Amino acid sequence: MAKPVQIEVWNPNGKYRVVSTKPMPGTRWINLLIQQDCRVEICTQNKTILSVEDIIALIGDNCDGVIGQLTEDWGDALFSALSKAGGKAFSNMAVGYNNVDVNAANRYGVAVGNTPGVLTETTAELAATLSVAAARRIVEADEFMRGGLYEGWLPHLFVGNLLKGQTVGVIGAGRIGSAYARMMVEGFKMNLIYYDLYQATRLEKFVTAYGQFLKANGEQPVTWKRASSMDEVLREADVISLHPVLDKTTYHLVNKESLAVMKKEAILVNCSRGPVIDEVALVEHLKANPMFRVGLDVFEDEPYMKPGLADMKNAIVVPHIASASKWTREGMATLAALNVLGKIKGYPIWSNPNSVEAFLDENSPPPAACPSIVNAKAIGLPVSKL
Ligand SMILES: NC(=O)C1=CN([C@@H]2O[C@H](COP(=O)(O)OP(=O)(O)OC[C@H]3O[C@@H](n4cnc5c(N)ncnc54)[C@H](O)[C@@H]3O)[C@@H](O)[C@H]2O)C=CC1
Ligand SMILES: O=C(O)C(=O)CO
Repeated sequence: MAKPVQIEVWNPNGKYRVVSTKPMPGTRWINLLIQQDCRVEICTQNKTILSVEDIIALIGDNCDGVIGQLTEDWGDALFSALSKAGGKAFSNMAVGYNNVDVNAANRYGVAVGNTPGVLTETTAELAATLSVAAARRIVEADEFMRGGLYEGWLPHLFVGNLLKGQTVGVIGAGRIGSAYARMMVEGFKMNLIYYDLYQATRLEKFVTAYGQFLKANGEQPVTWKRASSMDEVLREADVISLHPVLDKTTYHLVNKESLAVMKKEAILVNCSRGPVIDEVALVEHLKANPMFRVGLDVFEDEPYMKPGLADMKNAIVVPHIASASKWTREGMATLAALNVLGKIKGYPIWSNPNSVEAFLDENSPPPAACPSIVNAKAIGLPVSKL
């Protein structure tokens, strides 16, 4: 028998019971659910990662939909419990859904939502921040100051890398990878090399146009290249940022062999998912190559780091905060709630999940559609004509 879990209840007489496994930022998401006759139950248990058992207890016997988190293991056990409770809607409050077994959801006819678009720029900004912080050794220098070690300006003190004119490499040039590439190209006048399964046409056009602009103004133009393999990016780039989805094809994409291909003074940034890098191999590489630097937002076994990583001066580590801006986190909560609400109300699916602005406008009611359901086709949900 699962233990009871602490909850906070909004609109107790609402017709539809929607559970959120965590308190989420903002109130718009709660208000939108209440306005549409939902009773909202928010888990307030003081436990960062809920177990499958905790979530089964939250779902109970009667539940229309759940908003969950990327730390939770949404597989057969949870979709079966949700389906038994009458639920047909689940949404991650995240764009990545590698924690969700979508095939299991399909078996139970449960819609699986995610939150694309609203976190693109915020996440890219953190990747850019880590890139610059690693290039200019910001964390080491900050520790040095606070440690009372600064005795005056010196020619060799914390010398780092100049980004201008160097090459930025992007692995996975989707929404976030492309936004990051634009920031690095436009902000620091870096040349771009990228690897993706698909051509990033808009990104290529942007770099071409910016290169022409620079040339017309008497400056060195920036260039772009679509690599035919990931290794080509690793060999040529000075700063490499990882932005693919995590799946079987990207697990340990960066490993001992691929690290060996990279320049000795390269910078590697990961704001995608931890297991994209073989973290044990990375620690060994950092030890053997003190001029190689990394900026990591995600880790292979979150919340843990592999032994030795925390001791490395050439590593900057932050706790999975890439999407953590107020506007973005409130928007993620809104999109996740609207995914669940939309399925409960029988709304169709928004036709372009890359363009979700209409759902985020605080001054007008959201469209009668689910913003982003990843298994819409598999479970036969119609597409909105709005
Ligand atoms: N650290 C954080 O807080 C955050 C992490 N993320 C992660 O970033 C990922 C990407 O998000 P978006 O850009 O919105 O997704 P997206 O779907 O727009 O982009 C992913 C790109 O990866 C490419 N890709 C897939 N397999 C590949 C492979 N084997 N090699 C090279 N490229 C490959 C795809 O073709 C696609 O262009 C999410 O799935 C999530 O895991 C997203 C937001 C915040
Ligand atoms: O959205 C995601 O995939 C995250 O990792 C958190 O923003």
